[in-house]
Amino acid sequence: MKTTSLTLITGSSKTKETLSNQLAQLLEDYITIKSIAIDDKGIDEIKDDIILFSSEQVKKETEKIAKVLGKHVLVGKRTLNHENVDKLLKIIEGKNVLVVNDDFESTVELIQSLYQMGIDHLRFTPFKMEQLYYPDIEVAISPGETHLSPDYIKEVIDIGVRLFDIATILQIVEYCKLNRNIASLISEKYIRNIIELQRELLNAEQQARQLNKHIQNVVNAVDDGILAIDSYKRITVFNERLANLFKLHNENIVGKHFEEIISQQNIKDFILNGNEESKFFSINNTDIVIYRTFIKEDERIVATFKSVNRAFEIEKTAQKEFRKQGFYARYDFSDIIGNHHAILECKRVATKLAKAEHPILIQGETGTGKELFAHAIHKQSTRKNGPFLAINCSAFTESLLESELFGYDDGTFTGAKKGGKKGLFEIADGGTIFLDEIGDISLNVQSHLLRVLQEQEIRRIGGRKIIPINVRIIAATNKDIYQKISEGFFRSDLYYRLNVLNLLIPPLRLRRTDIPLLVQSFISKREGISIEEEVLNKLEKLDWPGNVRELKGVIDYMLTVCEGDVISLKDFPQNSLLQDNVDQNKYIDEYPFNASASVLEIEESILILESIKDFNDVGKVASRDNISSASKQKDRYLSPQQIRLRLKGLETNGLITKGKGRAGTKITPNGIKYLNFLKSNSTY
Ligand SMILES: Nc1ncnc2c1ncn2[C@@H]1O[C@H](COP(=O)(O)OP(=O)(O)OP(=O)(O)O)[C@@H](O)[C@H]1O
Repeated sequence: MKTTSLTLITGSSKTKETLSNQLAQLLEDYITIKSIAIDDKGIDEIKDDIILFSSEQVKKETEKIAKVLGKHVLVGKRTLNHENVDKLLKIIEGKNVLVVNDDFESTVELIQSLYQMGIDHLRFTPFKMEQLYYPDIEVAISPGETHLSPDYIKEVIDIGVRLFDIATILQIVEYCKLNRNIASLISEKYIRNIIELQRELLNAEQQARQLNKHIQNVVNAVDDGILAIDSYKRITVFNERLANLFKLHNENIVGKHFEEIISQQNIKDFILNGNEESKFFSINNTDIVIYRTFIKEDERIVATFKSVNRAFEIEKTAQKEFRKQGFYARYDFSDIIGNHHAILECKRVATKLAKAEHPILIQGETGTGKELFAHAIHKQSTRKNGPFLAINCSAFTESLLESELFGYDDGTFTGAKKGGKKGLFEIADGGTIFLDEIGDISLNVQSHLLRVLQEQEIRRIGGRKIIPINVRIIAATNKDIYQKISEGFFRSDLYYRLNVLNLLIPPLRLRRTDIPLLVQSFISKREGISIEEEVLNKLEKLDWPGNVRELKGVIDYMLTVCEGDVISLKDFPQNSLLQDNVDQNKYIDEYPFNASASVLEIEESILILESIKDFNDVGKVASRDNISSASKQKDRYLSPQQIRLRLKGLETNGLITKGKGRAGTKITPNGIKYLNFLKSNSTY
């Protein structure tokens, strides 16, 4: 028979539910338990044998509104629910953690009990209602009050309502004057849960220790030195190879402070704060390359120490392999001949683009050197030691191109190679892939390619496995992609993804001053040969629709047919396409756009120049509004704002002049020449 009755008083009903459950589980057979939450309803008097408050704060609040009449009144001591300890153990060591509870005192109490339980691998900051922002804190924990956590905190972990501790439970047992056997039964029940948890933790620790040992063995078997340090600069990995290099005994190094073990200042600086990926050092007379990686997720630094000879060997083997298969870049920027400011500008921009990791779209007419630029960009990039693969997309049928790019799995089609085949994206891993004539790929391959750009992963044709890839894409086209988009043949989303960085290579006829230089370089391959001035003059005047490739072809032809050491007019090919077909009205040798000008920019400029010319011809004012209305009629609407931007560029390049009021904007003779030229040119 139950002779004692207890009333539990809590703040919220959630706490009431959890704590009354705990009490019921342990004491229900011996005492009557009632519970009240002060949030729930108005109370004016509480009378019972035992009155148990969930916290000091709740006691104070209750005493303000009600008479508390109990034989025994006590405030329970609370502790973290053991079942939730593992949630805390999963947070990585050293992390700043906000501890959120409904009042400051209980927050501090919670932090104390966390420390008492041995959870000391985290840095706890107590939450204050009035403080809105906590710098450097991304994780919050809360005993059931997660809604109070500031909104910007990414991860909020509920560690559950705290339970009464064993001392509180034993105090109640004493008030009830239960016999000793019952008292020990209750405390046994209480600690059984803890023991179970301890067992689990012990198992987990044992497994972790075994895994650690295994990892240590693996790390020791590696031929390079390996070092890892945590955010406190404590060493977490230090393999035997590294110990040999520093002439140290491997035991007891793990756990020590990094600076205690490594004394060489330049190595310390590089590992802790270096910007480069790798650097050379000399350690005890051995030349070493240190590769450094920062692992953001667990704020660790990992460094590998390779002997210089080995590093070179590995690089050489990889390069040799790529070379054997033709997967390497053959040209660098010094192979791109030209002194014209437009080509120098292209080289300057391309050198900058090389350093970024984004895709690049190179546009320009056929034979202008787009592939040459792609090679040079790869060689100048951080991927220079990785493979470089070039593929001409227009040379394949749709299905063949797909299988070339993405590979296929065993049994995908009859005649497929056994074991499947790697696609070029897989082979190019860690390097660059150059997709020439991208404007010609089908919509189906376009959507496949878009996925690669978005997800950085591929799936072989007929395969299920997702294969992550790390490849930079450089695409090129000599087609008007914008036109293709408007006709629905090219996806605009793919265009924007590819065109993050763009390069526009000017045609040869817009940089004629480079022709003698190119000719010199092409003939220099044959020793002692020269070219007559007249031939050079003629070459300089041609329009070169096939650009440098065509020029190179003509020189190769002349070198073959020429008798003696001087190339003369009689060696000139009798090809009708190569006659002096230069229309002086269209002749233009200045290129008014820079290398990063998009085809869109050029197209808009043509449209604007054309409208200005039309207005000038009929004596109408070429105002921004008029040009804008004209663009609408041509189905290519440009706002007055867009027009203002383009007019500025056209004026700077001397293609228009701007006058005030009725004088309006006028196209200059150069502007007319330029307009004629661009209109007759297929790419634009
Ligand atoms: N600036 C240059 N200096 C030296 N050689 C050049 C230059 N530009 C182009 N070439 C040569 O012209 C030929 C064509 O160049 P490339 O293949 O890079 O042109 P492309 O723009 O990619 O052509 P396509 O659009 O037809 O694929 C190659 O033999 C290349 O070496």
